[in-house]
Amino acid sequence: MKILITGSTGQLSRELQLALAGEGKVLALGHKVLDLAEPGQIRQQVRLLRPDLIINAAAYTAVDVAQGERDRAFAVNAIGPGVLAEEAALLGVPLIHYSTDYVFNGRKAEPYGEDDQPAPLSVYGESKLAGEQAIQAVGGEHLVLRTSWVYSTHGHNFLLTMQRLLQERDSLSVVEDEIGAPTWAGTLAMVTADMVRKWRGGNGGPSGLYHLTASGETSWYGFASAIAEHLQRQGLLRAKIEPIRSADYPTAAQRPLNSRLSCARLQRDWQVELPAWEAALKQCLGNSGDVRMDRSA
Ligand SMILES: NC(=O)C1=CN([C@@H]2O[C@H](COP(=O)(O)OP(=O)(O)OC[C@H]3O[C@@H](n4cnc5c(N)ncnc54)[C@H](OP(=O)(O)O)[C@@H]3O)[C@@H](O)[C@H]2O)C=CC1
Ligand SMILES: Cc1cn([C@H]2C[C@H](O)[C@@H](COP(=O)(O)OP(=O)(O)O[C@H]3O[C@@H](C)C(=O)[C@@H](O)[C@H]3O)O2)c(=O)[nH]c1=O
Ligand SMILES: [Mg+2]
Repeated sequence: MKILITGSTGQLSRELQLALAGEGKVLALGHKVLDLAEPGQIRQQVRLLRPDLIINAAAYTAVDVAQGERDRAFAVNAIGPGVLAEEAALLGVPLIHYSTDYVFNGRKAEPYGEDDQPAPLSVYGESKLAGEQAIQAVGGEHLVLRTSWVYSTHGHNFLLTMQRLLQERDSLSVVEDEIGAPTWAGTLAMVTADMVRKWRGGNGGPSGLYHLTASGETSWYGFASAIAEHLQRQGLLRAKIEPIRSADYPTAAQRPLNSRLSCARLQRDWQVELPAWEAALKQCLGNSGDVRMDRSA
C-alpha cells in the first residue's frame, strides 16, 4: 500500500511516518513539494503518485497569527483539503483529515459530541471548520478526526514551551479556566494506524466525522503542573506556577473555555483504545531520550 502524508516535519506527520512504516510505502511530502495553498500542486502530486490512501497531517496551526492572516489560513486549512478530497475521490481512495476542538465556542457544559453545532471563536477554528465541510461536500470516503491540545517532543507545542519557560523563569502564570484533553501526537498516529489496519482488513467502522483525543480532562494549568512534576523529578524545575483566568491572559485569538470532546462514537464504531492523558504524557516523555522505544506493543 502506498500512503501519501502531507507535511513532513509537523508533530503529527512525524509520528504517522513512524506508526505507518510497517503498512507499506509511506511518502511524506513537506510544504515545499506539496503546498496546500497551491491547488495545482496538490492535483499534480496526487496524480503523479497515485497513492492508495491520503492522510492530511498538514495545516496552518498558528492560532493567534491566523487572526491577521485569514486568507492564508483558509487557503491551507479549507480550500487545500477540499482539493485533496476531490483528488482522493477521483482516484477512489480514502482521505484521513484532522480537525480541532477550536471549531466549538466552548459554552456547552458537557463534552462536545460530533452532532453538536460548531461555532468557532477564532479564524483558525473557522478555517478548520470550513475544511471539514469542504471534505464532506465532496462526498468521497473519508475520516475527519477532531482532536485537541496536540503535543510531542518536536515542533511548536505547549509541552515544549512549558519545559523551556519552567526552567528559565522564576514564576509562570497559566490559565486554569480552559479545560480539555492534551493529546500526544503519538497517540493520534497509533490510533490512526490501527484504524487504517481495520479499514484494510474489512473490519473498520463507517466513514465520517469522529472525535479522537486522549481520555480524561484537565486545564492548561493542570497540564503545565504535570510537565512541572516531570521536570522536578529531573531536578530541572525552577519556576513556580500560578493559576490564572484566561481573561487575565490576553491573546489575539479567543479560545473555548470547554474544549472537551466526547470520543464515544469512535470507541463504539472503531473499537479503539484511548489512553488517559497522564499515561500518554509519561509515554511521550519516556520517549524523549536518544533511544526511541518500540511503541508497537
Ligand atoms: N497542534 C495542535 O494543538 C492541534 C492540531 N490539530 C490538527 O492536527 C493536525 C496536525 O497538526 P500538527 O501536527 O500539530 O501541526 P504542526 O504545526 O506541528 O505542523 C504543521 C504541518 O503542516 C505543514 N504545512 C504548513 N503549511 C503548509 C502548506 N501551506 N502546505 C503544505 N503543508 C503545510 C508543515 O509542513 P512541513 O513539514 O513541510 O513544515 C507541517 O508538517 C492539523 O490538522 C491541526 O489543525 C488539531 C487539534 C490540536
Ligand atoms: C505560553 C502560555 C500559554 N498560556 C495559555 C494561552 C492559551 O489559553 C493556552 C494554550 O496556549 P497555546 O498558545 O500554547 O496553545 P494553542 O495554540 O491555543 O493550542 C491550540 O492549537 C491549535 C492548533 C489547536 O487545534 C488546539 O487544539 C490547541 O492545541 O495556554 C498561559 O496561560 N501561560 C503561558 O505561559
Ligand atoms: Mg499555538
